[in-house]
Amino acid sequence: MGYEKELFVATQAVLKASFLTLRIQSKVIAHRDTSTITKSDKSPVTIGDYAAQSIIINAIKANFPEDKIVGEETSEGLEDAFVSEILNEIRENDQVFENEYPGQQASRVLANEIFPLKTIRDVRTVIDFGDYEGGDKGRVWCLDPIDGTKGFLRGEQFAVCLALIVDGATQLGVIGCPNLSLGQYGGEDLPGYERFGYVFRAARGQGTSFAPAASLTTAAEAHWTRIHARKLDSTNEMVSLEGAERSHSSHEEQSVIKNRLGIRKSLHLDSQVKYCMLALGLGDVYLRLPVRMDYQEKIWDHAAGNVIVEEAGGVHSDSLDNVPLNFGRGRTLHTKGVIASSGPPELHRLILSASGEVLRSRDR
Ligand SMILES: Nc1ncnc2c1ncn2[C@@H]1O[C@H](COP(=O)(O)O)[C@@H](OP(=O)(O)O)[C@H]1O
Ligand SMILES: [Mg+2]
Ligand SMILES: [Mg+2]
Ligand SMILES: [Mg+2]
Repeated sequence: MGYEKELFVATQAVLKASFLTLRIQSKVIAHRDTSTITKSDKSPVTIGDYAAQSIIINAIKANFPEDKIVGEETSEGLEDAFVSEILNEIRENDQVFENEYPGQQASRVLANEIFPLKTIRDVRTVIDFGDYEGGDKGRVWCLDPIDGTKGFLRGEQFAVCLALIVDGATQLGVIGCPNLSLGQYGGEDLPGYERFGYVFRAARGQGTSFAPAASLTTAAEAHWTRIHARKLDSTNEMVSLEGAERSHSSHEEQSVIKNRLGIRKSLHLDSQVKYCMLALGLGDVYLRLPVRMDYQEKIWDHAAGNVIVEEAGGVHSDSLDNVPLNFGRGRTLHTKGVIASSGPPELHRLILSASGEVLRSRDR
């Protein structure tokens, strides 16, 4: 084994952030809430993203003060009034969580005297611990506090994603999927998932597992179920997994690839929930072809999914050259697009030869 403490802290932090984000999602849907900001790249960010980033980074710093963190969000440009709202959400969540799950384990590992989360200043400091530039040296946590923010705002799928990268290679991945039900996608749900979905996790050499989030508030180790990607003999039995947003991947070209491979069934889902579906065997190939060749994928959009897919027996690469993703080159991947599949490597190669050809024909 190994990384027991890291897995425990990461799981409890993701769990609490999952609880918070699902509560905020229901508020957003009910009131069409206005606490959404448009960032300079035109993408949305909500109070939920900042609150989740605060909770998770605080937990990391309270337990592993020397570790570096690459987090998606920054407090730059936020007004004090907004940061105060973030703090209120965190406090309210603490109370509701404690009321619903008295004596749960999470709170004890999420903060300490050196890293409290009590003032506006604490919140800013903690959010901005996520500003590390990344690289291939040492221990770097990689955090996407709400992945699939657009799905989150539509009331659909989103994920809370945390990975540990050591010397440039992903070692741990934990993904909270607070709004996920498997029945909706041809799977069978585990008892107790209704409260706030599932948590998936993987560590190198230890496989991939999942558990209903609510079960982890009591006995952290008791409820994990091992999962595996499907083993198929040909691509035409595969179910494709694609994003819901047409601006994030090239749906038209993905359709061309699916036709070539004989794939007839597709699921469109926001966020790294796609990696979890692949690990569960409810989908077999995640296609993410770049809309524009100059787009650099962010490491926090794929790091946790990388371990979860590979430890479930799947294969993960770029979409152009079939090379492994390199998480040690800064805050972005330097390759083009992403494809994950249930494997084996021969079928992955077949998928990649189709996608490589489609992408290369763009320039002609
Ligand atoms: N032009 C683009 N191409 C690819 N990915 C993009 C993109 N613009 C934004 N994204 C990323 O797509 C992620 C969501 O992926 P998906 O479409 O699979 O749900 C976003 O994560 P956030 O929601 O965390 O910002 C964002 O980082
Ligand atoms: Mg974003
Ligand atoms: Mg993201
Ligand atoms: Mg995000």
